[in-house]
Amino acid sequence: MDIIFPISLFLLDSCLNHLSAKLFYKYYPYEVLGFLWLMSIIKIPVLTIISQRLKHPIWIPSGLIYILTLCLSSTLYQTLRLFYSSQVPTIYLGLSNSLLNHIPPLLSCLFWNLFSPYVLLNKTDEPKSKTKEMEYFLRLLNYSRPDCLPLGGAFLFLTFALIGEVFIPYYMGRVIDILSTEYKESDFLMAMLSMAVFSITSSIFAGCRGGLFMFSLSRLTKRLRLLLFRSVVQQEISFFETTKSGEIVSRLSNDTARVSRSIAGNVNITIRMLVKCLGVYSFMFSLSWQLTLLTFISSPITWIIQKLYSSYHQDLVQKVQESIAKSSDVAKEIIESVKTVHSFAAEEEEAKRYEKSLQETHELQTRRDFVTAFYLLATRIVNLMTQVAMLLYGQYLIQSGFITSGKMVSFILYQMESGDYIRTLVHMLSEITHSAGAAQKVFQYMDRTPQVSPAGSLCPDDLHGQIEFKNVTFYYPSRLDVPVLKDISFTLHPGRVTALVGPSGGGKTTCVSLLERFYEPQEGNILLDGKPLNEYKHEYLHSKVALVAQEPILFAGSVRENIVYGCENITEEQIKEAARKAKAEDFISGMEKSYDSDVGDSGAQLSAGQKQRVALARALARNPKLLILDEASSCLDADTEQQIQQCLQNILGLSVLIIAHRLRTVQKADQIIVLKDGCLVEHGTHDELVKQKGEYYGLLQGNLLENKEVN
Ligand SMILES: Nc1ncnc2c1ncn2[C@@H]1O[C@H](COP(=O)(O)OP(=O)(O)OP(=O)(O)O)[C@@H](O)[C@H]1O
Repeated sequence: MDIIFPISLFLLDSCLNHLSAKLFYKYYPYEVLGFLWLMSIIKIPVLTIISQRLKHPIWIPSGLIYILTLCLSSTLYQTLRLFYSSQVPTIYLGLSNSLLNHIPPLLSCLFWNLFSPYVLLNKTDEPKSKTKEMEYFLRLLNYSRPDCLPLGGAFLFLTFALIGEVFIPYYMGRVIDILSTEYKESDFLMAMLSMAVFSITSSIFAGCRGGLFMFSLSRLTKRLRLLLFRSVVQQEISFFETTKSGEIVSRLSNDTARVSRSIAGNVNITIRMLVKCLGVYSFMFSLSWQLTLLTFISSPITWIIQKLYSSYHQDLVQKVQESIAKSSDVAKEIIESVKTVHSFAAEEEEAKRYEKSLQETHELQTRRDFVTAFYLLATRIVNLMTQVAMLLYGQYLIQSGFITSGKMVSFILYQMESGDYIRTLVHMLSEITHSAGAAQKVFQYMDRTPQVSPAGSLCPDDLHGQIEFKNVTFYYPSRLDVPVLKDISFTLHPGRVTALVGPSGGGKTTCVSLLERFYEPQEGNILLDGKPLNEYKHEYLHSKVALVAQEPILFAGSVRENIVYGCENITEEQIKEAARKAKAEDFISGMEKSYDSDVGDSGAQLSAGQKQRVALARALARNPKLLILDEASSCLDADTEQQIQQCLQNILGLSVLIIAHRLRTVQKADQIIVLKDGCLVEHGTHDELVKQKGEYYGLLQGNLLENKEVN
């Protein structure tokens, strides 16, 4: 516009020149002014519409204030010039001013948009991310409320320490001045004493500050970790199937630490640096304003270098951490499955896999170190150049008597510190931005509501334990297109044994998962004594419905700890009774420390059959109404299995749901349910189903049920 306008006005002006010279000569200045105002007023709406309609790079400013400044400032300037100094406005001067007016705002917008932390964080979503950051920050402050006393104390000590620290270089300069001019012992001793007092007191205060900040930081980290952990363990099972465990662990360990640092650590350092900067610069100004102005030249350069470095470096640090976590995951996986690795002679292959992940980390670390080296070089060069310029000019000031050499030394000390402070400040700004990102991740998990309906409050004293599957249809959340159970209905009667059989993948374990409320059916209902499962209290339901899985998970600890797991008020007699029923008593008593013997990591010191028996004792210890045995006796010999079954049948009112592939396990069941491809295809007793010669009979024939004992 500013190019098209001058050309057209130049032509218009040439045409009008003759006329205006004759007719409006005495009004000429006002005529030109009128043109300029007219042009400005036309430009305002045109630029506003264009800036709203057109897509433009982010660094081109488009706000109304910018447009008003751009259009009116030059004309206003010409108007004032005419009234105060009677200088005649010219169209060309007005237009060239208009063009020049673009430069400062454009440069400043370019600068802020490139280096502002908020824009760097999210260029398209600036206002939103700013409010989010503020929200996270306020929320973190809220979590820090229990630590307000140590934090308040830390800030108090911070102030005292700062006051002491900024005085030290000043007194160093004083000492040099006293030594280089006429020596007065009293002055010298006074200066030395002041320096010593400031040094010692500021060190003590700094120590107290650091200690209190660290104390609050570790308490906040602990609080955040616990809150996050509570929220994570309450999530539904499908959350853990779709989220990598490494990611959850990383949020618990790295992100929480980073987030708490943003409050206690970063805020502490930022305030310290800000106050120090103010203190140091005011001392520098009082010593020599000329030298201070000179050092200001290097400040924006230091700022830009630090800004660029921080954003690159932080990203790389993040990537390095992720890569280290990944290679640890690989190592963990290999070590955990070392038996499989040995049995397939895959040691070399696994070493290569680990090497590949290490190489990735190494490359990232090299890149990170290269960026650091480049940054150090750049800052050293800028520092050196500033110091050379300062010393050259300082020498001139000393020789001209504007400043003493002691003051010059103080000034150099302050200047060296100020560079560090600016770099730390910029680093902290980007660190705070990054911790906002970590906070977002932490709060995302913390605020997540589990995708299963919340548990109810029912906990009746008298429970019969009748379970009813009523037209249940179910899809796994990760595979919503394939139904795993299709319109299933059956009943588990109290005190009776039911067996679920069928080909692999038929949906047996899925039925168990629904009974345990790991998932919820999309259609139909599962009722316990006529009430939907979700109406029962969480703890109550899991004490009445106990599960023993095929590969039960035991925790590192003693046998006793594993049996009482999750049950608080359980007596020694109940523990022993449960172990007796599970036929585990003999082998437990034979162990070195009996019930106090360690089972090893995940029960590694026990055999598969022993693990199954401890798991069965754990389930029986809570006195359940429904016991689910999902291939829970697959590792036991026939005799032990027989004895356990006998024992379970003698427990009054206990319903048992058995999933097994062995005929001897299921054939004595009161009812056998055959599931195939998610459908209930048959049910009845062993004899009835054999007579029917249907699916169950087919399973026996096809050896899908180990039918060594079938006649
Ligand atoms: N977590 C899951 N996410 C998605 N699909 C699953 C999940 N678990 C099981 N499935 C699928 O659901 C179907 C039924 O699996 P389920 O484990 O219930 O069968 P099963 O009858 O117990 O088999 P098996 O006798 O081999 O233990 C299978 O096709 C399986 O692939």
